Amino acid sequence: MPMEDPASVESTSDKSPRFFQPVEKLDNGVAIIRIDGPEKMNTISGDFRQEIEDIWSGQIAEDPSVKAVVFISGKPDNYIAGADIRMISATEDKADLKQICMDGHATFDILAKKGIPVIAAINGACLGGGLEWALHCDYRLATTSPKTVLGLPEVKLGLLPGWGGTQLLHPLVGLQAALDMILTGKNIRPHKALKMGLVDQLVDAASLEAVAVEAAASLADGSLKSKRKPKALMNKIIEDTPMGRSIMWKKVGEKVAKSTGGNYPNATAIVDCIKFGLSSSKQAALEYEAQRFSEMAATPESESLIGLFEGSTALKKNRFGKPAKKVEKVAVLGAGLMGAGIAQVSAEKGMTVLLKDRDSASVGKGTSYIMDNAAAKLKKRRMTKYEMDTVGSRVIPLTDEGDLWKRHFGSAEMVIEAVPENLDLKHRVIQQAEQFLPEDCVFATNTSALPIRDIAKASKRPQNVVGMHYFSPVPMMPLLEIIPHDGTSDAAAAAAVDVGGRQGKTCIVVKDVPGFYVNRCLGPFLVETCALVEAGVGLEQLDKVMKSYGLPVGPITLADEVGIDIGFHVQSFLSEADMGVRMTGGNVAVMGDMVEKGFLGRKSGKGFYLYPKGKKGNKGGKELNPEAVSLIKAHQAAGGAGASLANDVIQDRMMCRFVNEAALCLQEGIISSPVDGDIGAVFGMGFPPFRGGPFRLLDQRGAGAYADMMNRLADEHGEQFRPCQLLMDHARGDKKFHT
Ligand SMILES: C/C=C/C(=O)SCCNC(=O)CCNC(=O)[C@H](O)C(C)(C)COP(=O)(O)OP(=O)(O)OC[C@H]1O[C@@H](n2cnc3c(N)ncnc32)[C@H](O)[C@@H]1OP(=O)(O)O
Repeated sequence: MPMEDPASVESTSDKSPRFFQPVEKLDNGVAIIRIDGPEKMNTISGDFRQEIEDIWSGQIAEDPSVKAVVFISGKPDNYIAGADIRMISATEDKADLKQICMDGHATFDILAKKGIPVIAAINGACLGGGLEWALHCDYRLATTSPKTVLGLPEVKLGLLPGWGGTQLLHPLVGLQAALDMILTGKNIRPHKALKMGLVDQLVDAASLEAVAVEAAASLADGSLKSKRKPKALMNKIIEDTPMGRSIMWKKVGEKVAKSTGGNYPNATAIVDCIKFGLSSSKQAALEYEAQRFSEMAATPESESLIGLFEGSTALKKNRFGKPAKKVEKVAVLGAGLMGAGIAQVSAEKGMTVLLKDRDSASVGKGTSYIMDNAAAKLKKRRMTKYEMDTVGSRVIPLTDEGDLWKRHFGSAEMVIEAVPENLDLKHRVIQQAEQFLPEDCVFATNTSALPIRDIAKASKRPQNVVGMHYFSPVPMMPLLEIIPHDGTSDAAAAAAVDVGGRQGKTCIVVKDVPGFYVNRCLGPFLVETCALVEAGVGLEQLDKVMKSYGLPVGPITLADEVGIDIGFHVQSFLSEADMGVRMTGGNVAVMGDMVEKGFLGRKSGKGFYLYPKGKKGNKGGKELNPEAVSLIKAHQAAGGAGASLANDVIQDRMMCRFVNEAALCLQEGIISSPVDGDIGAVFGMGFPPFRGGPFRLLDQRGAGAYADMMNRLADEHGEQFRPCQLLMDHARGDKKFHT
C-alpha cells in the first residue's frame, strides 16, 4: 500500500505552488527553477517532491525548447537543508521511510529522463538530502559566500544519507574523502569543495545566477563538459587496488570502532552501504541504502540525536523576547582563562570587547590566549589572516591603572564579570564598574557556585544583574546557563540569552540555586564516584567503565581536567547546600587530602594521574599517581566489594545519581523542561549524545523500570538512591517526559 508522508498530510489538497517559484524560461533554452519553500529553510518533503514532479511533467518534460535546467534557491542564505527532519520523526513506522527514500529516487529519475543537463546553483547551506539533490544534478556551482556549506550531516542524527549520498559522493571525491565526509558529517566550505571535486565551479554570490545560466547553456550545446577531478596516485593505490582497499577498510573499521565505541550503529551501516554499492548494481545499492536508512531511523540512538537537534533548535529562540537593543560592546572583567575565553568568543562573533584586568601583565595573558587560539585556527585554515587580525583589533585591553578604562566603560552595553569565585571580590568589581557604566548596562556575572542574588546585593541596579555560567574551556564548550535571580529584569535576561546565542552557545535558563543545573546534577554523581572508589573500584576501571557507557572521559579523568581544587570546592559547597541525603554515600574528603598535597590535576602535573611536562606542555593522564593511590587507600574499606561489581551496576549507580537529580531539578522548576535538562546534560557534562540526555534515557528505559532499579539500590545502599517524586509519578503508568 502506498504510504502517506506524514508531513504532507495537511496540505495535499492545496495545489498552489508552495516550494518553487514560477519557472522562468530564457531564450537560450535554459529554464530557471527557484526553490523557495514556505519556511525560512528549504527542506525536502513529500509535498516538495510532488510539486517538482508536477512542474517537470507540466512545463519541462515535453517542452523541446528547454535544453537545460538550473535549480537555484529563492532564499538569501540556504539552498536546501536536507530532508524535512519533522517528516522523519513523524513517520510512526520507520520501515515506511524506505519507501520515502525510494520515492525520492523516483523523482530524481523523472528529472533525469529528459536527458538534459541539470545544474545546481548553490548559495547557503546545502546539506543532507539537499546535497544529495545536488549530487543527482549534472553540474554544481557554489558561491564563495561564508554562508555556503556543503555536507552530509545525517550521521549526527543517527541516520545515513538515504537519497544516494553513500553511492554518488565517492565517485566525485574519492572513497576516503567520502567516508570522512559521511562519517563525520562535517561541513565543507566552498574552496575545499572545489579542491576535492565536490563542486565544479566557484562563483561570487552576486554572479551565481548569470554564471549558472551560462554554464547550463554551454553544457547543453556541448561546449562545456563536467570533468571529474583526477585521483592522486596514492589515492588510486589505496582506493582502487585490492590490497590498498583491504588496508583502507581495515583502517576505517578501526577508526569507526574507536570514535563510536560501538555506540553509534549508523556509522557501521554507512560503511556497509558504501561497501555494498561497490559490488552491486546502482539500483540494488540505492535500495540497500534506503533499507538501512529506515533501520537506522528506528534506533533509539537516532531518536535521541534527532531530539537533541530539535531541542537545540528550539533553544535558539529567546524566551524573553528580542532585546530592545543589540549589544555590540561588551566589557569582560578578568582576563584569566574564563574571561579570555569569553572575550574570544565575543570578538569572533563581531562584538567589541573591553578586556580589563588589574595590570598589563594580567591582561596581556588574556590577549595572548586569544591570539594564540586565533593563530592555531589560522594554521588549521579555520580562520583567515584577515579574520584573525579583525578579532585582535576588536579586543581593547584595559587595566585598573589610569582613567582610560573609565571612559571606555561609559559606552559598554554589557559587562561579563569573570573574576575569581570570591563574593567580596565580585562585590568590589560590581561597585567599581557601576560608577562608570551607563544606567541600562546589563551586568552579567560568571560563576559556577555563588548565588546570583548574593552577588546582586552589591549592585545599585540589581535588576540589571544576571548570571551567565560558562563552561571551561569557553571556546570549546557549547552550553551556557543563564541564571536570572528573582529581581532580574526580563530585559537583562533577554540580553544575556541573545549575547550567549551570538557567542555560539546554546543557552538554557536555570533557577538561582546552588550548582545551578549541570553542577548540581554532577554533585551526587561525583559523590557516587567517591563511594565506588571507597568500595574498592579501581580508578582506571571506573574511568574505563564510564567511558564505555559513552561519556567523553571517565569521572576520575574529569576531576583531573576540571581541577581537584575546583571540584572539591564545588562538592563541599553543594554538601553544605540544600541537597541533604543526595550528597551522601561517599566521602569527598579524599579530594581535600589531594588538594593539601598539591595534587590539583593536569594543571599541577599531578592529580589522580600523572602529567609529566613534555615538549608540548603537560601530556600524560595514562599512569596513576602512586601518591594519590596511597592517599585513596586510607579511605578504602578493607575487603571492599567494589572490585567485583559488574560494569552495568557501576554505570547505573553513577548515572542514576545524575538522572535523579535532573528529574528533581525539573520537579522543582530549576529547569523548565525536559528539553532544557537533556541539552544541559549533553552539552554541559558530556552525557552520551546517543542516549539523548537524562529525560530521553528515562523515556527509553521506561520510568517504571528505572525507578525500580533505583529503589533496589536505595534498599541496599541508602536513601541517596531513592527516586524523586516526579520520577515516581512518571513510573506509575510509564509516563514519558518527551511527548
Ligand atoms: C534522506 C535525507 C535525510 C536528510 O536530509 S536528514 C537532514 C539532514 N540535514 C540536516 O541535518 C541539517 C539540519 N539543519 C541545520 O543544521 C541548521 O538548521 C542549518 C545549518 C541548516 C541552519 O542553521 P541556522 O541558520 O542556525 O538555522 P536554524 O535555527 O537551525 O533553523 C531554522 C529553522 O529551520 C529548521 N530546519 C533546518 N533544517 C531543517 C531540516 N532538515 N528539517 C526540518 N527543519 C529544519 C529549524 O528547525 C528551524 O526551524 P524553526 O524556525 O521552526 O525553529
